[in-house]
Amino acid sequence: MKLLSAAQTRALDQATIQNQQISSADLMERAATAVTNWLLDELQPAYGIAIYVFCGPGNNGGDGLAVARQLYRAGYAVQVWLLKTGKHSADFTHNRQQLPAEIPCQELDPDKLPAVTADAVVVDALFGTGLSRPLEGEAAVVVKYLNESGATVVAVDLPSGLFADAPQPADSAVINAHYTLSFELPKLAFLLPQNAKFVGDWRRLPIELDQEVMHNVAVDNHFVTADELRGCLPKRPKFGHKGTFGHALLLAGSRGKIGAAVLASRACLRGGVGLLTTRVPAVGYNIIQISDPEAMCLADPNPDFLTELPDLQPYDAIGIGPGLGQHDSSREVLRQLLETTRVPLVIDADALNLLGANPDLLALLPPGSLLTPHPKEFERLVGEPARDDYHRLDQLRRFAARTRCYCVLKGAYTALATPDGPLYFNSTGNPGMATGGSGDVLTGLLLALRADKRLSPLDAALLGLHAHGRAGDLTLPHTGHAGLLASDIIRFIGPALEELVG
Ligand SMILES: NC(=O)C1=CN([C@@H]2O[C@H](COP(=O)(O)OP(=O)(O)OC[C@H]3O[C@@H](n4cnc5c(N)ncnc54)[C@H](O)[C@@H]3O)[C@@H](O)[C@H]2O)[C@@H](O)CC1
Ligand SMILES: Nc1ncnc2c1ncn2[C@@H]1O[C@H](COP(=O)(O)OP(=O)(O)O)[C@@H](O)[C@H]1O
Ligand SMILES: [K+]
Repeated sequence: MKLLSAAQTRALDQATIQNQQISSADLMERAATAVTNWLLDELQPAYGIAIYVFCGPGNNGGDGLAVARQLYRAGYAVQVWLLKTGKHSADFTHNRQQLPAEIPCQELDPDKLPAVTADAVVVDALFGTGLSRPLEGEAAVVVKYLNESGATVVAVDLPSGLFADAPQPADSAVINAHYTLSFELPKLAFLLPQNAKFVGDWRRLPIELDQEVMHNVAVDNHFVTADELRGCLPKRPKFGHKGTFGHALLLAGSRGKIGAAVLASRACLRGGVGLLTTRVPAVGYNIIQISDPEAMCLADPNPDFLTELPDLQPYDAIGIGPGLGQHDSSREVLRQLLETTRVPLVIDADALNLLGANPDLLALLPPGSLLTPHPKEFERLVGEPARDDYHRLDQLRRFAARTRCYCVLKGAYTALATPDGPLYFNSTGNPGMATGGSGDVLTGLLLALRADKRLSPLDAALLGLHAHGRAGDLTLPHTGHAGLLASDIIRFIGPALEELVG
């Protein structure tokens, strides 16, 4: 699913109006109907509850006016409040004229705002994608007032004051919505941690925008849905054998962190790899043999950390990093690996920290490698803290372009940057996965998919990120959020992958 800029959204609206031979007021009515239906079907406010619709001067306000009319017709006690300032759009004026006279409709006076109580529902239709600068004056006063009211706030299209795809000053006024109802597609702003308190729970309301134009528009950002990935994992052929699915090598673990190697190994096995060899320091040999009997184990001569690279000849993909530690000799193992490997790499955790601390190693990174940092590891990798989430995405995009690698930025809506530009945001996963070891599980799963020669690097990464989050979601009925362990995610990798098989 594409994430459109505000300008592309406007163009898509225009194309829809033209191609479907409807008026802009018809499209607005469609949008308003989608909002009203959501309110009635999902929010289900009790009859008699006060519903306040706050409208700005543009088409977002026009949506609000149409929603107010529809809610009134459905029997709700609605009142409409209008911003005093701003030039009214044509569709605002149209819907202002259509507003039944029985609905109280007044201009807002910042010195005498309506008494919005905590049990009320507020429909925020002040500003949407037409926002051209941060809110100030009257609009900012109203937004701050609504944020303090305690009412349930439902934002139409976008929380007012929030830019759809660009940062705003830290102290600017933005609606804190409980729900944001976005037309047709989500917006990039919804996927960034810094906007969580503005956006609340977001929903996508389809309004039948022109599919062909949407299909052809080129974008920088994608939101990857299950529908798009279903069928992308090739079925295992009837006469497939373990050689068909690749032999992976995992370099992981140090004293006290052999668990990371255990988790990554098991996730790799559950990810469908044909064969797995796990290389750990000698202290880990028995542990791996007992906990992951399906893996072959190669012990390093050093008891505590990795010091030697094994012969790489047998392997189709190599993973390095979980629990590795940052000893000088492990750094040299990483260096040798980067210098000699000819197969795809998955690089995580301490291997990333070593890359960050040693720019000479970074220069050796083979194109096509897959890196899986969380935000702190990413900061070490690029050597510069990000100003905000948008800047971090810029850094991510530039890093992938410069190194010709695939780089993940982990978190809710994990982003994947590709060498050729676009970012892909993952749609699965939950906060229960914010627990030690879930990153190790991701590394193992990605390693399995990179060892499968039938998959492109992009598909392997997208499928792995999706299945990892989906496996985490599948654990929830059994574990809840707090009780979710990384090993629970591993249990559900199989079912999560099965959903994606063609
Ligand atoms: N036909 C369409 O184009 C559709 C548009 N829709 C709605 O239209 C919205 C976009 O409408 P508009 O483009 O009219 O934009 P908005 O309604 O978001 O706001 C534009 C108006 O606000 C003013 N403005 C912008 N920033 C301001 C600021 N900081 N302080 C004060 N005034 C400010 C502008 O000068 C303009 O008058 C969408 O978010 C969506 O809600 C929906 O009805 C779906 C169909
Ligand atoms: N709030 C969240 N929502 C969805 N996924 C999450 C959330 N928090 C963490 N995750 C996922 O869990 C994993 C955590 O990885 P990482 O931070 O490396 O953990 P560790 O180093 O403990 O293994 C990542 O894949 C991340 O995307
Ligand atoms: K809004």
